[in-house]
Amino acid sequence: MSQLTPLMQQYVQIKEQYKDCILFYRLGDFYEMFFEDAHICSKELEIALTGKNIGQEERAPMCGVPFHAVEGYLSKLVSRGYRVAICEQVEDPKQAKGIVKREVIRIVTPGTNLNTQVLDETKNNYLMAVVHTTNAYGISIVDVTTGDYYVTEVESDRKLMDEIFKWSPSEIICNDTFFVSGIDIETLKSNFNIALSPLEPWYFDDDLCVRALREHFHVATLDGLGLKDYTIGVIAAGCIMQFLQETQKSSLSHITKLTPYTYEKYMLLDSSTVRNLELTETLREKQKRGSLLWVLDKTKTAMGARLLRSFMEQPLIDYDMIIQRLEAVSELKENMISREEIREYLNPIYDLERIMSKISYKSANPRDLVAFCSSLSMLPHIKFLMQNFESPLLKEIYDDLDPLQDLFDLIDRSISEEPPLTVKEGGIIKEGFHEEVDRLRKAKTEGKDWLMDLETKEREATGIKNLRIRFNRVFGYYLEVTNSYKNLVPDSWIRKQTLANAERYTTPELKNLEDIILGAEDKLFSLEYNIFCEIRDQIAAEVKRIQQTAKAIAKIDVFASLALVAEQNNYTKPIMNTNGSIHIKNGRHPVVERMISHDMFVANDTLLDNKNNRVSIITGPNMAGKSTYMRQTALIVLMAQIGSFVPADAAEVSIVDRIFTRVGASDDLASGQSTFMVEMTEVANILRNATKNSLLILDEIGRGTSTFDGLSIAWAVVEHISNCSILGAKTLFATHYHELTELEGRLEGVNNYCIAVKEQGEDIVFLRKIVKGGADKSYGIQVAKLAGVPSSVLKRASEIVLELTGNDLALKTKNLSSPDASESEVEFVQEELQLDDNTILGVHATSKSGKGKKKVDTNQFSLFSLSGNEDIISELRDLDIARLTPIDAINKLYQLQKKIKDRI
Ligand SMILES: Nc1ncnc2c1ncn2[C@@H]1O[C@H](COP(=O)(O)OP(=O)(O)OP(=O)(O)O)[C@@H](O)[C@H]1O
Repeated sequence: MSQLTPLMQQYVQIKEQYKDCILFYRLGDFYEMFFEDAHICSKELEIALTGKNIGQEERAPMCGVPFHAVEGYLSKLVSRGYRVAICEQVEDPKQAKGIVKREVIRIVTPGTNLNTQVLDETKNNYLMAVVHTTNAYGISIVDVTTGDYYVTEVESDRKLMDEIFKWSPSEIICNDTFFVSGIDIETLKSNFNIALSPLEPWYFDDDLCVRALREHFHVATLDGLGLKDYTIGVIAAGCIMQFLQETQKSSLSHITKLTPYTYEKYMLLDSSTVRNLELTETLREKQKRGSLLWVLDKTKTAMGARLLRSFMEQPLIDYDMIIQRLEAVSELKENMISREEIREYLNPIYDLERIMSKISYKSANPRDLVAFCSSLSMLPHIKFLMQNFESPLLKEIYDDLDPLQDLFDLIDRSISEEPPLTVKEGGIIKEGFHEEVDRLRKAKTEGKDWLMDLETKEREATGIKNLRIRFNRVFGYYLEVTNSYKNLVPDSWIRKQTLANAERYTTPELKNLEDIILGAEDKLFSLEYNIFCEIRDQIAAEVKRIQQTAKAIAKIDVFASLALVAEQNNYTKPIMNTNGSIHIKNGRHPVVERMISHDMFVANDTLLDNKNNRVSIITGPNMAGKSTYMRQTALIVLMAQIGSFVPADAAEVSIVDRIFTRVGASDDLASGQSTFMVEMTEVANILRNATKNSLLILDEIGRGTSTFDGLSIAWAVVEHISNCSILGAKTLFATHYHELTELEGRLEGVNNYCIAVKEQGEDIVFLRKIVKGGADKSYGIQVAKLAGVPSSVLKRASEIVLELTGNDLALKTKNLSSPDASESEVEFVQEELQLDDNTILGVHATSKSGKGKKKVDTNQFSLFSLSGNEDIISELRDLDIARLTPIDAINKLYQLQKKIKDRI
């Protein structure tokens, strides 16, 4: 160490304290990185790796970035999961005796990035702390760019995952045992792109955590915050507070409150539901366009956009709160003129929350204050326009909206309208605000007049016609004489610099003027900076008022946006109830209707309740619109619980506690799970966590495995869900297993629906209309034809389907032999049919207690094509199937079917 230069000794000492960070070490106009940090930065930032003489024989690897461009580099490193410690010079190099003092002033981590240029302004940037104990998790979340700070506790891994998905933090700080909890760490890191930072044990020390919170909020106990000392939630919140104090090393005064919440207060949306319903981004492209947020978001401010997103991620379950939101939207929908005027005034408002954080952090520059001030100028207009609103929520917003006139006046009087970019340049303070600033400015301008007088005087005295007084940062003011006039320079002039074609001089008089002008300038700049800092601190002291107003602006923005969307898209106000019934008249899918050409969307009704309409079994060909229909129902319910109007002619919506979806086939290769495994995990989760107040959207359960197993699982799932003493949740269940339509009439509350199609010759036309009853055919081959599958393949498929439909009988028989159906209820019938020039032997199994004689069609029969299978058919004919037990019948039929299949 002693061989190192003093500068490097200082570097090594500081780096020692920040081993887990990349150290950005300020040297003049650069941040420099050394040793291993230099290797990482050169690779990640694609900057040249050089070396620096450090007093030892070998040079140290080094690279650097200019200070004015640091934010971009920082964000790049942080987004890749690195932590960066910013080490600044904390004394004026001119005053320093020896090495300039340096300190780490901030540590930037993914969850504490403040760079508004790289953060998405419509999303919060959350840091989450998770404290794991044997049977529960404490969770706390903070957004340092806005000051939002929350705390809760959950008791299971799945609920923790739901919270993680809901908040989508960019970083999680946690204790060691989190890594041995039931959480799949790899999935968390890779699928959610979250940086995981385990912290040292002291961050979780009960006493330190409680003390950090008490001191920050200036309270003797945490009761006042609605918290109990020493709970795991408090430990999580305290851990965040200590982490911020360690990393931010500056005022956290914009974190003004800690809000406890319980997940039961909101509708719970698990991660697959948020994805499947495409609430904030599309399933495949991960884009906002095509999501519900894309349709609903007409907000004008970043604060509004963030609030709307959080409304969508946390729909309400409290009846009164939903009604209040709906009333606010309704009033703004009716008052179109005021609403649009309000929106005009919202338009130029900057992100008050994030500017406020910069002000608290003392990183706001004069231009931020000007943006802040111009935003404040809109507030009185908005308040004025809101004065006659009557709905309780709008009145509350009106009361909360403080026009902050005093702060507007302060900035308006003091800060120039077009201030310089950096705080160290002059020109920040307006003329007339501060006497001393005006006086120094005058001295500076007068000094410039004196310079001009001196230039004229010397030009006349010497006869140097092109004599000029000029300035540069190194030499200050000088007289410049071109070579052709050099012989006219008086002896008394002192030479400062020789150039190729000119010489530069000074005189005692010029030196004197220079001292006056530069002295005035130095004083002026530092005075202006000090005044600016005072003004910034004065604003920072009003943080609570500003945050309250920012939230009020966000709310009015969201409600005005929802009102506009309701008007533009012809939405209707839902009638909320708690009696369990969801009755939608001519409902539409809010996104699909916007994606297809105008007025082409076919509206459909939905009827679900807790009695006779608990489960709708929906059949229909592929592409008919089953998924669209089911998702639209879920979205309408969700929109209503956000407080939005809904795409329907009329809608009665009973509040649901959760919406669960199992839609489409998706596999989770990252965690090594197959499509079917993912499907079953989701089904298991739904069956375990749904209540009778939940809404379930199940699309093709069981299709990921063999037909028999799939159908059996689907069948059992419907039995489980529809049974009131087990679950009894309202469910839309789309399936290609036509056998499930058998359940109507057998199970209470189960009804069949299908999406109608019309046959036109060999083709089908999708009518998109949901009608009562089960679909009679699956039309798979016709849909394949629509998709352009070659005709030779289609023809062959038609032949095969004929051979294979024998499966149906076995399936049906298996179903009928479920516990509900005793053997005696099963009846087999043999019939001979003529189908497409083929003579077919049909074996039909039915339930005696079913609803009378079934329609004879290809789906109801086990079919055996005669041509080429005469031997098997005669074997079948000899079989007196009606005498066999169902199990023997199945086995026999299986054998025969297998023989036929083997010949295909
Ligand atoms: N009500 C409707 N009005 C107009 N177009 C619709 C309607 N419903 C669905 N569509 C259109 O039909 C397409 C297919 O619908 P959807 O994916 O819901 O069919 P599906 O029956 O679930 O098909 P599959 O069984 O193959 O999954 C949608 O992308 C949409 O463009």
